[in-house]
Amino acid sequence: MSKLKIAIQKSGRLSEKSIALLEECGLKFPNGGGKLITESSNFPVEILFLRDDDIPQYVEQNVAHIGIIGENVFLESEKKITIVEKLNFSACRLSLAVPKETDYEGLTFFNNKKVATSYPNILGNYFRENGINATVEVISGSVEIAPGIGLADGICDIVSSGSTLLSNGLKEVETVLKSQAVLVSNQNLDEEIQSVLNKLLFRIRSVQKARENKYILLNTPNNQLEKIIGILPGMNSPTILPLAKEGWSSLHSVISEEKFWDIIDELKEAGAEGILVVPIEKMIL
Ligand SMILES: Nc1ncnc2c1ncn2[C@@H]1O[C@H](COP(=O)(O)OP(=O)(O)OP(=O)(O)O)[C@@H](O)[C@H]1O
Ligand SMILES: O=P(O)(O)OC[C@H]1O[C@H](OP(=O)(O)OP(=O)(O)O)[C@H](O)[C@@H]1O
Ligand SMILES: [Mg+2]
Repeated sequence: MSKLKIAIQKSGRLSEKSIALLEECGLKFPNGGGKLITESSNFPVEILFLRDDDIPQYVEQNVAHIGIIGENVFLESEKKITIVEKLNFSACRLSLAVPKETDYEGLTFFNNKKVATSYPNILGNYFRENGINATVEVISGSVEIAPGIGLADGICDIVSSGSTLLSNGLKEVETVLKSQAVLVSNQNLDEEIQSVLNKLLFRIRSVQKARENKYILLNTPNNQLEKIIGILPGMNSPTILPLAKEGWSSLHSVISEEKFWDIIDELKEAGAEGILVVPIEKMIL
């Protein structure tokens, strides 16, 4: 069987979570020891460990069939590759920032200014679409230092917690792009490789679904059953089992974790007891 070649970041913000995702999909592979290419012992894949910026190019050239990168790198690369799945990790944004004492009143501030970034394509397009005439100064890292050393009037870089901006005396003024990790694919995969990718995608979606949902168990007096079912959102047919305790039942269902935290107080008020929320390992739909 042909092997699907997957490129992931060698070391950096995406590495650990990319490896964790593949492992949660059941793929076993040696990891570590500085090897830059490895293969799985139980699934037809080869894993290539690369610099993230190089991944779009390799995927376009079919050297790797698929890869995991940030949407920011996908867009900046302008390569002919396709996002096949958003992966819900490494959320961040690409933002414009200026020295915190700047009197900033809107995007026109950047007219005739110099902005340092590692994302000249994304930023160039953004300025063009917004009719701003600024000079883009390309630097490959430590962008936040640029205004402080007189290299630029502002920067455009990745922001997550905002602490790097803060510790460099900058303030965020515009969001240019919201990003997360994505799975990208070559646009002309041969049939056999595409079918391995489909199998992997099925597993990735099962892992993602499981991460979003939790299995909930609770005990309720029978006279409150209907009310509790009404509180639990989107619950079609919960499992209801009688408890040894007269007049009580145990109710089991699957619920999105996010919604659970919104309704926990309501559930308790309605008489639910012994509430257990359990992680789901895989969810096959
Ligand atoms: N602070 C952050 N929080 C969340 N996600 C981030 C953060 N910084 C970067 N990312 C995301 O992770 C990706 C990789 O970031 P990282 O800083 O490891 O890249 P890099 O330094 O370019 O790595 P490489 O050495 O592989 O070129 C970014 O392209 C972005 O999508
Ligand atoms: O808003 P924050 O939470 O502070 O995160 C933002 C910082 O994180 C990234 O750099 P990273 O720490 O990955 O270092 P790098 O520049 O060496 O890639 C990014 O380039 C920013 O500098
Ligand atoms: Mg990089």
